[in-house]
Amino acid sequence: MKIAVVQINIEFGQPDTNFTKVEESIKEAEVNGVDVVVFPEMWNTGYDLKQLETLADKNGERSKALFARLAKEYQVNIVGGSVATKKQNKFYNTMYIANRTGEIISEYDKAHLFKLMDEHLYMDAGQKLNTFELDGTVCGGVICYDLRFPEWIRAHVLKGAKIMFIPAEWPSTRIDHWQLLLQARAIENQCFIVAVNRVGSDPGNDFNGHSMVIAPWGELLISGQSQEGIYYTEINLQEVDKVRSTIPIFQDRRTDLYN
Ligand SMILES: O=C(O)CCC(=O)C(=O)O
Repeated sequence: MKIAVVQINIEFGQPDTNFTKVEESIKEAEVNGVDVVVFPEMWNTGYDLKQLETLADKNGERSKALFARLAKEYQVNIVGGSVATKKQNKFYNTMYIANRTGEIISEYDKAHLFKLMDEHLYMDAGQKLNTFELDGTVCGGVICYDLRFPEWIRAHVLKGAKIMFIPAEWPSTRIDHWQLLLQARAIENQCFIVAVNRVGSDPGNDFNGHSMVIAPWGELLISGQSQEGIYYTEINLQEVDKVRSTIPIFQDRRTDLYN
């Protein structure tokens, strides 16, 4: 499975500019024969939370239409990072997944809201897991701060996820946490992690990318890039079963002691 990690700068509060950039990225990834294109968190608006009333995507219609059209046209799977949405008078940080036929197969609202950036004052939290199938492989998707909750990632893996997608706007001041937590999540869950962070800055934070693709044994397939760009790698899904049979943690879990 060939993966394109789209590590872009996001223009604060400028959805039109960001929509154009995302469309161009999908076209470029398709030219390179990619199976799955992955975007960062809140790419339509950035963390412009005070302007959500005017900027948030109403019912995600614009984002869903873009993903559906491009996925079908280029026959590529899209893990749409996340976008700010407004649904029934509430705001959410929402991930959409489109498969190659242009069908929106999953919709996930970020479950853990990040108080340090006031997210909980403006947005509502999601209430459900996010698993879906891409080309026959069960995958899961969570967003940014969700990464700090190992039990949340584990819940997706216990539902069969072999790849976890994690889009983010993770500030450079804590990029060491990002790298360590991602690598730990890959090793402890014996799954692939595909994590996409933005670059650039907004009024409150600087972001230095360091998007990562990590194999189930912990090897870094993409890491350390701080420039804007699309980064490519290929993953071999058989590695998941190989690692799980070498060290059978899912057989050895003490479910009589914990869940
Ligand atoms: O947990 C962190 O340090 C960063 C989280 C974050 O920036 C977010 O959830 O948007």
